[in-house]
Amino acid sequence: MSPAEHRSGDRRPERKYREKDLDPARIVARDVLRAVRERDAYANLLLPRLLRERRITGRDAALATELTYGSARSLGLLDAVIAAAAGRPVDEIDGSLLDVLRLGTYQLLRTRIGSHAAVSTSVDIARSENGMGPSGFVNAVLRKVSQRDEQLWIDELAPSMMDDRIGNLSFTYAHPRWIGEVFHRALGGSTGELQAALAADDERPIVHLVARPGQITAEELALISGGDEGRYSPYCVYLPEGGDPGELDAVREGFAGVQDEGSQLVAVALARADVGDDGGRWLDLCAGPGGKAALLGSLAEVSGAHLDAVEISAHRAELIEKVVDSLPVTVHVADGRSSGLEPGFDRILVDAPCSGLGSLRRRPEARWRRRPEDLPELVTLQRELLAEALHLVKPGGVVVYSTCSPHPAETVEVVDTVLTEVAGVSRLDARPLVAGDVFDPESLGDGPYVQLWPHRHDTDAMFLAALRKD
Ligand SMILES: C[S@@+](CC[C@H](N)C(=O)[O-])C[C@H]1O[C@@H](n2cnc3c(N)ncnc32)[C@H](O)[C@@H]1O
Repeated sequence: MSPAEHRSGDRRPERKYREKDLDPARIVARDVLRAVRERDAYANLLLPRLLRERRITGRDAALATELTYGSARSLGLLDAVIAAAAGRPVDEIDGSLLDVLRLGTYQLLRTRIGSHAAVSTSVDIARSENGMGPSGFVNAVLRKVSQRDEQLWIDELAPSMMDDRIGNLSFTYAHPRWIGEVFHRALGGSTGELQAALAADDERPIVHLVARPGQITAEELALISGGDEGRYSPYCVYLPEGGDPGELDAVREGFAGVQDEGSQLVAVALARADVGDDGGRWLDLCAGPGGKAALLGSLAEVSGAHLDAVEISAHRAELIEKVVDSLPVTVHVADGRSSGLEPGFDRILVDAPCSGLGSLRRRPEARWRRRPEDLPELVTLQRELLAEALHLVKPGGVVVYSTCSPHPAETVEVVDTVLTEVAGVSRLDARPLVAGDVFDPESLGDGPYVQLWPHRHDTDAMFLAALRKD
């Protein structure tokens, strides 16, 4: 930085660097990263809203999306590199500069954007908000970052592969170590598969659509959207890369929705289970925001059944109401552990509140926000909800317990613990319920439970167990 720059800076941003003159894609990415840092915003909810409000479309929107989600997903890795380059811990760096440094470092290490553009656009943003001195700091740090590529930084900063394979892989694929450990355990201790799981989790997933049964077929939806029919769920369509579901009439009019294929399979498995004489009383005990309730509601309509959808949060219950409009579904704002509903349900879904470690691909910053300390409270709630479902189901009826998490404490251990406490319940083999006659159930592991994985099935890591009351 030249002395002249020093003198003219710090008082107020120069006209040349006013924010309105800066790249809108990078500014919106910076704003989302700031909201994530300052007020725990969800990047995948905030970014689409800001893109709409600021009328950012096309290539700018694609760049903003890549930079925002990519940076949010790799925060821990970026911060380790920034701290090394700055020679101080990131919590000693001003938050507004840290957002810009994260954005710049992401571009340098994980995109093909040239280093000059990555550094100069970051410096311009810092200068417009913070003035010359701080922008000089951003310049110095990013220049240091740019002296190595991602692999060289990993070689320098990651725990060694010899001493700590899980730590090394977690760092390399931008996951907190404790999540690497959880995945390793859930994968039966295979480090090779852990690498594949973490790598798949570090990619941006394509959008999955659900064609609501009775309203549109997957074949029709694939035709309209230009997508491909799903491999596993008869209702799934894979939207082509870059496709915007909000632009599809079928989605706007409610014939179709956005839903990961793994989530669809959970609802489908419940509807496929043999419950003897189906009296048509179906229950979704943790229904908000209503993705599975909408699919179950459509399936209930097709088979002349009715779905009760229970949700503890009034706001999330409103979201269910919006997606089950005109379906045979009644929404109840209640605690699923004491809903007051009459027992005797034929089919019950317990899609339990969980850590969400199975959908980290779709929630970019979530892996850095979750803490292992969150688990015990969730596990207690999961056990109580499952026990209540087993009370509410009729003899011969089926409960499907699912989580969007592969964490053994939330999956196998919850089911196994509850079954030591509740007598007269059998485990069903969930694999044929998930596979139907669409694909080979053997591809779903050894049973009786099903654990889906992004690296194996290209779905979120949904777990499900199917239980029948004797
Ligand atoms: C994993 S989400 C369910 C997702 C939903 N099945 C879907 O597909 O859209 C769990 C839901 O359970 C709700 N919940 C948490 N505690 C609950 C309780 N005690 N009773 C009922 N719902 C609860 C949460 O508010 C959240 O909306």
